[in-house]
Amino acid sequence: MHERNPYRIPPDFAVLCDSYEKLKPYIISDPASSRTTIDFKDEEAQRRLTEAIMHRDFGVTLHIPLTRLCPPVPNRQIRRLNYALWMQDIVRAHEVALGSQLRTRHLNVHPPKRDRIDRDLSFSFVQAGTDLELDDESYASAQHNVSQNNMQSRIHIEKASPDGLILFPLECNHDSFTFTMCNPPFYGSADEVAQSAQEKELPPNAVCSGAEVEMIYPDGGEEGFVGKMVEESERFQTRCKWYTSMLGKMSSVVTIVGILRQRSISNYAITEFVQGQTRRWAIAWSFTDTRLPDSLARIPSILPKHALYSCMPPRNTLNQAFPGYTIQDVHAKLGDTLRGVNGVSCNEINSMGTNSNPFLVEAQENTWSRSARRSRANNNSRKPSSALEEGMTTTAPDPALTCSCRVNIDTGLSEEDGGEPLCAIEIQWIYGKDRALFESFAGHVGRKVGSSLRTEGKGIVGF
Ligand SMILES: C[S@@+](CC[C@H](N)C(=O)[O-])C[C@H]1O[C@@H](n2cnc3c(N)ncnc32)[C@H](O)[C@@H]1O
Repeated sequence: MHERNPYRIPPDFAVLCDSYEKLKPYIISDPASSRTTIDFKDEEAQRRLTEAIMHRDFGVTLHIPLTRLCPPVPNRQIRRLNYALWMQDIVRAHEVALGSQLRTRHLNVHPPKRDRIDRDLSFSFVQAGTDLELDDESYASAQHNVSQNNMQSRIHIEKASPDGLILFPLECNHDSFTFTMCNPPFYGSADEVAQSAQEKELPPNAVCSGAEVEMIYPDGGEEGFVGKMVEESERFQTRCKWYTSMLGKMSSVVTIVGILRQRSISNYAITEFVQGQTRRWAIAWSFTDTRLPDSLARIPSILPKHALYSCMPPRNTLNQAFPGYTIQDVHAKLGDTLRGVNGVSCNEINSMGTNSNPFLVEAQENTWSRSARRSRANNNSRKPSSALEEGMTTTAPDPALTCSCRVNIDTGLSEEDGGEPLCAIEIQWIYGKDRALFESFAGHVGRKVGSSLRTEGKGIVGF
């Protein structure tokens, strides 16, 4: 569960009643745990519980129609919150460590304009959202909930059409979106819904009151729905920074990654939400050159024999360990190495409380490889370019590569190395189109730092 999810400890229903009277009649005692609970098969009780949580913890007054989906609290509610927290991490990626240095550049996290999210969950990262709805009853209910909470200036509900684009607000709107979130209809047919219920995908004590339109997308279930989003996103490109969806089946993750790869969309992220026995996944993809850390883009615990291992996106976080050296030793050599790379800008960022200050590095081109150095030497012996001769001013383009480099104690590498804490350089790709440029830079830095330290005769592991 996400570390910021407040429902890591399940809410006490008896206490919840104090702030939401309407829940009181549904409270029963659970002889097994001697705690209070509700009858999860009672659809009214489920709705009161969801309303109570939304009221107490999010300050929202909700009405959930009996005929429409009510996420059984706390399980699905927790998962949705995990999804929203992952989304928040993606939007804020790199901000925490590198802060204002990055905001002035291409990663500027200007206030998002019209993001889709059911509710901002008291997070300041969503300023306004657009929610899409196909079904008349759900649409009316969503409108009602928005207006009774006086949120019309922040949340827009738009009516979708079954024959239209899923991402149609991107077509009609000139604003750019920071992200989309989606909980797609999971199933392809009523038979699939029945089969899934039989296989006890739904816990025996929970009811699922979803209408057909909520559960079924006849054109391929969730794979079809999210596959269509991928296809549509290709048309809108960077109009939205991150396209995302939740997925209910592991096989759908494999299918959607296949569709992304087929379309050469290599900038994507996968996460997993585990809640009790149930696993769900979410996928995000982008046409921007912003690169996410592996901690957000890859499922961390996944082993090579896992079915999803080959679906993971390529690594954007590279580590190289320097056993036996102190953080101070390696940090000093790293700083010297980075400052010594011709044509690369390097700023040490003061970030209190971390292992060592990160360096923010920007490069316009490859100046470090042997061939780049050879070609620079040849050019230096030629005449200056005519633009420079004539004194023309040029504006600096965005760097081709932005990354951060820092020294950490790497516990992951240390386990492989027999349990001793290892001092490691972590090179984090932040921005750029060219993976080969990033990998070549990381390799160069690792080799240089290694050769500076090698005189001390200790080993190096990684990259
Ligand atoms: C699983 S429900 C999720 C409902 C709600 N967003 C949630 O997370 O509880 C799937 C939703 O997708 C909507 N939907 C189905 N087809 C759609 C389409 N083509 N465009 C937009 N929404 C659609 C359904 O009406 C339903 O509300």
